[in-house]
Amino acid sequence: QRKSEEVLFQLNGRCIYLVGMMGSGKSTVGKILAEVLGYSFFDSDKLVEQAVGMPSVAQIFKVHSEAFFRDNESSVLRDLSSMRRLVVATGGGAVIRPVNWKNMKKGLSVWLDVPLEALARRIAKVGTASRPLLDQPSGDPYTMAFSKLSMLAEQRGDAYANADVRVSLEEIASKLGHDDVSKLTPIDIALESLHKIESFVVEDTAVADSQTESQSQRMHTL
Ligand SMILES: Nc1ncnc2c1ncn2[C@@H]1O[C@H](COP(=O)(O)OP(=O)(O)OP(=O)(O)O)[C@@H](O)[C@H]1O
Ligand SMILES: O=C(O)C1=C[C@@H](O)[C@@H](O)[C@H](O)C1
Ligand SMILES: [Mg+2]
Repeated sequence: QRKSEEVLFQLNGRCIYLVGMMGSGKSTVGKILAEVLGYSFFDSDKLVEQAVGMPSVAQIFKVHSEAFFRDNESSVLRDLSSMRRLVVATGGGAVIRPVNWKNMKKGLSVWLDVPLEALARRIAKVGTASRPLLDQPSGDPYTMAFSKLSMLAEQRGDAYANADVRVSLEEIASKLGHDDVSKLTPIDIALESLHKIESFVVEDTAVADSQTESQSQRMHTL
């Protein structure tokens, strides 16, 4: 809470977009960030479900198509980008479209970087029915989730790295002296996110100030 008060001032109402693979904790960490910052929380997958009038992303994929879902996801992100004081958990695949980045760059983006093994463990625990790109009728849930996530990660290359801030669970675990990222709580991750957001915003403001300063010096010379 204390950390969030310092960050809040620097943010000046800018929205926060959480990006990351399925299961990386965008919804879980996003809700904590929204609560401590006094921001509203939105899950873009849920907003797409509402916009389309269907109860699940899985059904949208099945009845329509992935492309239809992606178009609606882009519209939702465009609409959110004109608002302020929001924490948005984006869909795991939102990073593949440049137009989504154009909109997310109006706020501040945070990549939750979680090792694939940890993602597969989390997803195997809750099942894949709500995640159509991972859903598999048979096979060991961990192995199936791991192999599909690896394929997606490879296809997406460094799309997640476009984010302004990277929150690496491996880095936090090593800082806190844990040998495994599964020891980290959502609060540990939210706190590190606030630290990283603060560093980014302070630096960003300093760059903007120095640009304004040199511009006004040039005007003065003219
Ligand atoms: N730090 C954590 N430690 C252990 N489990 C976690 C942690 N954070 C989230 N989880 C669990 O992992 C699962 C995925 O988390 P969450 O739904 O927040 O991810 P997500 O990034 O929003 O996923 P999706 O892109 O599929 O919506 C949930 O069951 C959640 O309870
Ligand atoms: O990584 C992805 O492509 C997806 C992630 C989910 O959040 C949903 O947006 C959907 O299941 C697709
Ligand atoms: Mg989510």
